[in-house]
Amino acid sequence: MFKMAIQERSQGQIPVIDISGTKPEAEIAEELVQAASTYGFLYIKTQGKDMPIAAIDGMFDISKKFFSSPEEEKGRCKITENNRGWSGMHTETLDAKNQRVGDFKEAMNFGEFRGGKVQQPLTTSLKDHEADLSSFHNYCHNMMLKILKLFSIGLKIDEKAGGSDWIPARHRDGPSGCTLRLLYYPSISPAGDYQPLVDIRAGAHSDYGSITLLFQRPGQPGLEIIPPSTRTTERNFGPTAAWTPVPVFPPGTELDPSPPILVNIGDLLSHWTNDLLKSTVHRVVFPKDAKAGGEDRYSIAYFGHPVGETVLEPMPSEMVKTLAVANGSGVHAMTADEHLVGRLKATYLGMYKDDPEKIEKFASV
Ligand SMILES: O=C(O)CCC(=O)C(=O)O
Ligand SMILES: [Fe+2]
Repeated sequence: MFKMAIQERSQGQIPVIDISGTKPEAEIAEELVQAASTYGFLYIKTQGKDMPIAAIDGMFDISKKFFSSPEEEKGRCKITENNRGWSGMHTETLDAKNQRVGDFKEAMNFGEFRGGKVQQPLTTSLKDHEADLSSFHNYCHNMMLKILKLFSIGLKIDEKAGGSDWIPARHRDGPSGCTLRLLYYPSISPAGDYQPLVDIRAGAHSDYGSITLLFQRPGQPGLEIIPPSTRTTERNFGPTAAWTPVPVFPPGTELDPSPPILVNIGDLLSHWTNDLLKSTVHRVVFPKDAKAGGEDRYSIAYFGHPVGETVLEPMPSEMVKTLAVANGSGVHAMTADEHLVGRLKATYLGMYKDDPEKIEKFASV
């Protein structure tokens, strides 16, 4: 009885996987595929090896400084049709079907860096930190490649076709939709416009790309997922879905110096693997009984995408091919850019409703 309770609990927990090299690669790769095909989410522990903790902390300091600057200043780098820049409160609507108002958040998206230089307008405060932003972008990009290598190993991609480099090779060298995003979810101010029955910090959605890395802060929870095992065919993302909180420090990591990094699978990689790896629906909510004076939440996401021109041809993996036969479909040949544009259109529909043609330009540039 006691044993069963433990087993049930551990079945419901998103696994924490150490990729710092303490175990053989093949074993870690298998754990990653197992977690991604069961939950679509996993925590990564790197013991500060792949990314210094100071770099993460520094990024959150830059984020705080940026979001606290005057609206007028942030407005100088407002988001444009290339998906780069600042979006203010209620601008983005991640769950357009169910939300009456846009997300209760602000965000700042950074696209490509060339030679350490960002290819978009920045505020003066961000310009001062361009080198830090660029190096953080690099850390994230390299961590993404490392994880994608492990997925290639775990999916047993044919050695003759490229083996462990098959997925990373399609994410290297070339313009892509890869985006570093700072997120700020304000606490509720007494004078603010918070409406408990309509407001949500980030509406239910799945991510669009290959994998997302997500950095959270101690004491600032709010992320929830619908575990794929509870997914219904009618895709119920509403309040009655099996929403499950994703803690900042999962059990066993409470004493770690920094929260583990969350990794989740996006729609593109799920599609590319015939739904073997799950793209899990998630959202960000206010803490229960939220009232004025609660905690702000800051998070940082790195959305990994393949190079835009990559054709999403079937993956040379028996594990993936078997599923194509099983569900009779298989991946459709489209490019990574075509896939991304379709998804961005839906999210920013409100913003560009007066100029639908602009949405066509949403893509990696
Ligand atoms: O802030 C978070 O925890 C999640 C953000 C997110 O899901 C997104 O921006 O896609
Ligand atoms: Fe997301």
